[in-house]
Amino acid sequence: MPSQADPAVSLRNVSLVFGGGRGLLRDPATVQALRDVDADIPAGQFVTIVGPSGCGKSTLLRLVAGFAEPTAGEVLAAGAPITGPGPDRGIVFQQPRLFPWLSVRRNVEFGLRTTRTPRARRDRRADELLRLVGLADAASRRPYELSGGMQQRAAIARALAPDPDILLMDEPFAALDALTRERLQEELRRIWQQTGKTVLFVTHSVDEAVFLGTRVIVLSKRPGRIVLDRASTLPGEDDPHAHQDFLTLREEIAATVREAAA
Ligand SMILES: Nc1ncnc2c1ncn2[C@@H]1O[C@H](COP(=O)(O)OP(=O)(O)OP(=O)(O)O)[C@@H](O)[C@H]1O
Repeated sequence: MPSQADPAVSLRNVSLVFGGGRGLLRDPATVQALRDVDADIPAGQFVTIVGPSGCGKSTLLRLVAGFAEPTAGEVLAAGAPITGPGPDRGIVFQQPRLFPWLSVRRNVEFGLRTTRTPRARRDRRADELLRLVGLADAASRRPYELSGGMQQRAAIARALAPDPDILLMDEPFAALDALTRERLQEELRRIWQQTGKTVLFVTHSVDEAVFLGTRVIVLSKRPGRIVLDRASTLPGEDDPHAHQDFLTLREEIAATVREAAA
């Protein structure tokens, strides 16, 4: 039975082998994506996950999303085994994946249509979230009328619509230009502070991982396992980028990722 004391997410000795099969059906072309990943993530943490390309970062998020099952070990949300996707977990991908024929408001409230929420309440919720992500003026526009950064804001609002406890983000800012990316990083930090969600955020950027995370996890090259799991408590300044603690931590994480990739 889940309780308040349970971590938002528990990864218990999680391993995943693609194309495993059993006995005579065993596929020779197996890929071990993850090995013995073990971590508890308390509610409200902002965890960033970095590591070499192909080390299993997206696979780890897919397990928590409920899109895949571990070959060994357990993945739990609030103490209960994850058996599939659920409204307690919202997802933001690298591409916004908005429905082009729907307005921004309709895209955001789409996730609530399967619930029994009345239309007026769904609209109110969508507008509230569009305000939160700074898109109040774009509610009636179509996705193709928005910049890439605005589309990604809409995708964040859509993921938040069912009020999930956990937000899973797979390189959500990787396709954006540098200035938009910085702006959205700051906005995401503010949104996280305002909503108190548990966030798991995959990125290739060490800078982004250290700036956003209250905890940074580094995975080794494939099969991914945790080689560093570090609190990232930066001074509560508006821009910690120039602060010595930020620079020291960024260098430590970058060195670990370089070693992990070797
Ligand atoms: N459905 C699948 N079937 C077989 N192999 C897969 C599948 N999904 C992922 N893989 C393999 O598992 C490994 C981990 O992939 P994953 O996408 O999780 O890595 P990643 O760290 O997110 O990569 P990147 O940083 O390049 O996005 C890779 O070798 C990939 O080719």
